[in-house]
Amino acid sequence: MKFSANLGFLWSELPLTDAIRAAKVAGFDAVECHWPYDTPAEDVALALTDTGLNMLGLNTIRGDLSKGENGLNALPNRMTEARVAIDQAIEYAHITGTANIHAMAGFAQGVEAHDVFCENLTYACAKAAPHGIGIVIEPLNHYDAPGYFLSTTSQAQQIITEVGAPNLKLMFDCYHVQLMEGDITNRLTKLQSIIGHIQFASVPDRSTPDRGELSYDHIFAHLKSLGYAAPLGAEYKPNGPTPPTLDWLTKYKS
Ligand SMILES: O=C(O)C(=O)[C@@H](O)CO
Ligand SMILES: [Mg+2]
Repeated sequence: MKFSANLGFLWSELPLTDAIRAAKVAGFDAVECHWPYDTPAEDVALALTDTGLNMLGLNTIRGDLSKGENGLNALPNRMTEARVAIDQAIEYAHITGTANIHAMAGFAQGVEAHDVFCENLTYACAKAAPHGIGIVIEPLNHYDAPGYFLSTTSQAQQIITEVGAPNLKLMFDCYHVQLMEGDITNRLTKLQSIIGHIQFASVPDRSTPDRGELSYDHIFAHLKSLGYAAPLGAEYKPNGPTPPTLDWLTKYKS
């Protein structure tokens, strides 16, 4: 199995460039991040070249943090800001060779939000495609993100079909999917053609994959049987330094 360190959570106390180097030393095959924009893209590109790691994903900005915003792309009347954020993410991804941009939907509900999200995704996909960059959308659970527009894989599937862009895919985060819908094994099988990236953490405490109500022995073996070979994103909260939490990595890499 191959694994990607999500540097939004792992080594999050380090500058992003140091975190990339730490992930390499620990044995990860790739990295991904949340919001890298405070670090110059050229510095991140250099750390990636030095380590030989690829950046698999980054997020569009959340918006006004003082108001608790969590993405702009499904917010009616915020299209101009949403598109500036998409352009910013594409430029950063282009410089760093990042594979996918997670277009964050935000807190919104209803038909208008759906339509705005689809329009912004159409824009993002068209602008990202010439650079070979993918756009992913990720259902978030209602415990951590109550009121978030995108909350289930079935809703994501409908949006992906409606937008109809070849570079629009699903970010399947096993942690969120288990909390909202369950049936992880069957969902991975059914949705494999639209999956752009997979993330994991224990459920319900979002910790290492060797605990909680999901068996990652089973899930990783199932992904292998499906022929899924891309790195899986370790997006769990280490609650302290990351290295002492990596027994699971040693186990699955050996
Ligand atoms: O929360 C998650 O899960 C993510 O993958 C983030 O990128 C979105 O906040
Ligand atoms: Mg996730």
